[in-house]
Amino acid sequence: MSTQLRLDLTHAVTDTDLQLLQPNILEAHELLHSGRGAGSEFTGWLDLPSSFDREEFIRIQNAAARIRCAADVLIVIGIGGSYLGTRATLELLSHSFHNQLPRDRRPGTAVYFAGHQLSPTYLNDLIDIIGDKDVVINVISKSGTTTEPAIAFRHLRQWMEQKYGQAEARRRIYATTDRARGALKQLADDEGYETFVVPDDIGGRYSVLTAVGLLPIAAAGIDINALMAGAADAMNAYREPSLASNACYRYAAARQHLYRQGKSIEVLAAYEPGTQYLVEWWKQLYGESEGKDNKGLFPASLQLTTDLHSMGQYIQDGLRQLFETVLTFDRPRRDLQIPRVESDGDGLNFLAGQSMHYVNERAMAGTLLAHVDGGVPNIHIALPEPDAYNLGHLFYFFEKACAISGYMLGVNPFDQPGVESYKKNMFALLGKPGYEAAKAELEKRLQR
Ligand SMILES: O=P(O)(O)OC[C@H]1O[C@](O)(CO)[C@@H](O)[C@@H]1O
Repeated sequence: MSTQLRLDLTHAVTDTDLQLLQPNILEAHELLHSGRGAGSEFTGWLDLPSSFDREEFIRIQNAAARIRCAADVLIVIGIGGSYLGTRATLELLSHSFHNQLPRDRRPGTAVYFAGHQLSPTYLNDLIDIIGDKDVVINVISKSGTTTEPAIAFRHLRQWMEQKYGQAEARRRIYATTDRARGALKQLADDEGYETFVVPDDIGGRYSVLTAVGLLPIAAAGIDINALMAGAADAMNAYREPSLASNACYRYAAARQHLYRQGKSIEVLAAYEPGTQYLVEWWKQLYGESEGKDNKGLFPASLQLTTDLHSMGQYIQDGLRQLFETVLTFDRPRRDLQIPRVESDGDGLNFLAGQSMHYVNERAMAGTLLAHVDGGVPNIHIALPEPDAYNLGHLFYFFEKACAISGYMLGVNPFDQPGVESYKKNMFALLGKPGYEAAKAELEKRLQR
């Protein structure tokens, strides 16, 4: 298969303006590929599509096959990069109602998520849903100490042990975590869970193509060979630092150009509801990578045409601090023809016989131009169809563009020091030993 991602910058930046950024691109490329850039110890994702551990890949496929046999439901416990790539893939590539389909009409296990917030209501409701089902858990945490998944896992592990007994529960729990260190690795070794690795040199938000994403994605019945093949083709397609030939770098450069023009928000807009979590994955990738040192585009999103009826007014007419990146697919996973009706009360018979995809595409084209006319520059990324190969390609495209963008911005695209602040305050307010002074100080501020 060959690369068919198309990037259109007609409504974002002129060729002349883009070319002015070629020296910055060269510099960012050199930082990334030489390993001399900030955070270079976390660039294992760069050649992952060719260097990934084949033995573990086979173990993933075998475990996924066992999960598909043994379980009606797989619960993926994780937060941020430990769940968003999986959810993005399942929502884009699976039937919109995958979990509700009868077992013989879906290619893999139903998948539910936990540990991505602290809601007791959600966890209680999830336990209601899985009550009479056969369940397998994949707990995913690189650090092993993230509060949200750790609390969910405490509950669900207890639930599994009550339902199956300790020995069978152990066989039904898979842990994806650090190769050698951390609380989850320790627990998995003590309990004898089968473990998979989050490589040392890959941060959470770049980890979808490791066991973090691959195990649950394969368990849901999605072709992970195709996903990796798409990523490998992207890796080969985006090697050269020339803006003329490298669409991934052109995207990074266009974003940087718009940022320098004063834009502060990039809105990723897509016209298929299955992209909702792909966009969430993208938001973590760009938000955690670029939003630091008081810099960075704010990554926002729109689900269209849905949000045209809620956010459309602002995008068209509000403060002009944003630009839009539109993601489309030439063909939908499924299409439908518009029926003719006798009465034609809604006046839509002129569309009878047209495909719904055609209407969606025309809505996209019209919206794009309206937004451009309203002062919102537009970047358009198009892919042939939502399948595993194209998604693997897109994951890699966004990851590499993000790293290059971060270096162009002058930040370390691979750390996330800002995330610690909320954790410190939360632990202090919860009374974690060692946080006594901070607790008193914070409580005084809350009483004011
Ligand atoms: O896999 P872990 O260590 O639980 O981390 C989950 C997420 O938390 C963060 O470390 C910070 O929020 C993210 O970067 C990461 O994706």
